[in-house]
Amino acid sequence: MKFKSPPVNSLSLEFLTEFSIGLEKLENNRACRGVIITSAVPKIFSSGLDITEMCGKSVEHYGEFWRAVQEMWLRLYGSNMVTVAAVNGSSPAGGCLIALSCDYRIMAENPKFSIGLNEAQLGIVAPFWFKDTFVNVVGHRIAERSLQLGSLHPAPEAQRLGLVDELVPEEKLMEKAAAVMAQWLALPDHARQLTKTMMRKAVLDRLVAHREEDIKNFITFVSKESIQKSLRMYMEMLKKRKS
Ligand SMILES: CC/C=C\C/C=C\CCC/C=C/CC(=O)SCCNC(=O)CCNC(=O)[C@H](O)C(C)(C)COP(=O)(O)OP(=O)(O)OC[C@H]1O[C@@H](n2cnc3c(N)ncnc32)[C@H](O)[C@@H]1OP(=O)(O)O
Repeated sequence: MKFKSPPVNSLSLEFLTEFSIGLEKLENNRACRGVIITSAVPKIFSSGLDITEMCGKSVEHYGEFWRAVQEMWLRLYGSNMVTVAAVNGSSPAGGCLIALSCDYRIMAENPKFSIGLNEAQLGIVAPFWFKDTFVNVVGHRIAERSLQLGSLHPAPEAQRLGLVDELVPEEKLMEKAAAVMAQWLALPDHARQLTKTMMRKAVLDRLVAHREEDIKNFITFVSKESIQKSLRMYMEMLKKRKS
């Protein structure tokens, strides 16, 4: 799957819905046993959740948007397929969540590309299931420090922390992703799938059990004037940085 929503592959409601439907179709296709996720936008894997979806909208819209974010994660993290992220650009916040939800992460070895859960820098808080996914990849201590500081890690640091599994030159990224996919697909599906479920079930079940409460929390949180102000200021900062 190649993300192609310029300029930055931000995860809008439309993008998330299309991504989830795409994953569902592949999941239901018995001929498809694995998926490599990458980007067709130069230098950007995904800029994370589309901030405009969380600014100045109705309560109904926030609810619909958050349900779509949850749905995407439940499908990807809970997928029976082998999932490999070929991270060919920067990947903050929700973009990082997509990579973390895959079975294996390969990143282009460009120190200008960074990845991490930087929510704290925006004055917002990564939800518990973002945190759980992060902890399952890098461990509690690294996740705690990185989350509190809202760190975006340049590619070499991300590899040192275990946030990505390996770095390769950009031109070799897809070749390497295909080799990793072949290695994982060499195992019998049922054994690999049951093992994956065993490792991920508790974290998936936690969101399923608290899904409606999580939506309510998101709506309450994002509707606060202080949070709206932080998000507006962040968007302004992004635009100013450009000019
Ligand atoms: C108790 C708590 C309970 C509940 C809490 C629940 C929930 C709260 C948590 C919600 C979780 C949120 C997770 C997220 O994903 S938030 C999004 C975080 N993303 C970022 O911080 C990335 C911001 N973008 C960048 O850093 C750069 O754009 C990037 C490095 C990706 C690319 O840089 P480049 O220089 O190539 O492009 P830009 O000129 O910066 O951007 C081009 C245009 O795109 C716009 N843009 C960028 N990112 C976003 C985005 N995420 N959403 C919307 N729009 C985005 C940018 O403004 C530019 O627009 P124009 O100026 O061209 O109009």
